[in-house]
Amino acid sequence: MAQRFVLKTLLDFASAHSLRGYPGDCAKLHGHNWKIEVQVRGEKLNEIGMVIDFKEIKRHAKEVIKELDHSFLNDHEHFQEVNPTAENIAVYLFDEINKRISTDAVAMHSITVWENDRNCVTYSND
Ligand SMILES: Nc1nc2c(c(=O)[nH]1)N=C([C@H](O)[C@H](O)COP(=O)(O)OP(=O)(O)OP(=O)(O)O)CN2
Ligand SMILES: [Zn+2]
Repeated sequence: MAQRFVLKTLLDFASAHSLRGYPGDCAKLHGHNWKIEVQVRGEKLNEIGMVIDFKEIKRHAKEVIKELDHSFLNDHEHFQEVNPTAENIAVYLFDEINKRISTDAVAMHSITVWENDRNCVTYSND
C-alpha cells in the first residue's frame, strides 16, 4: 500500500462580512476571528524527511490570507458575486493556496474554516 502523509498547519485572520440573502442577523455587518486549518498531502518524503516544510505551507497560505485580513470580505473581488459564507471562503482559500503549493509531490488535501469556537466547515475536492 502506498504511503500517504497529511500535514496540517493552523492560521488565523480577522475580517467582517455580511451574508447576502440571509434571513437573520448574519445579513448585517459583523466580524469573525477566523481560524483556518490548512491540510496538505503527499506521498513522498524529500531528502530530509519532509513532504513539505510547514513554513512553506504557511508562507503560501499567509500570502492568500493577507488579502482578507482586516478587510470587509464583501468588498473583495472574489466575493462580489460569491457570498462570503464559511463554505465559500473555504473554497476560495483551497483553490488559491493550491495554485501556489501544488507540485508533482504535494497537493492541497482540505481546508477547515472556523467561524467561531462552535462552527466550522471543511472543504476538499477529491
Ligand atoms: N452554513 C453556514 N451557516 C452560517 C454561516 C456560514 O457561513 N455557513 N454563517 C453565519 C454567520 O456568519 C454568523 O456570524 C454565525 O455566527 P453566530 O451567530 O455567532 O453563530 P452561532 O450559530 O454559533 O451562534 P448562536 O448564538 O447559536 O446563534 C451563520 N450561519
Ligand atoms: Zn458571520
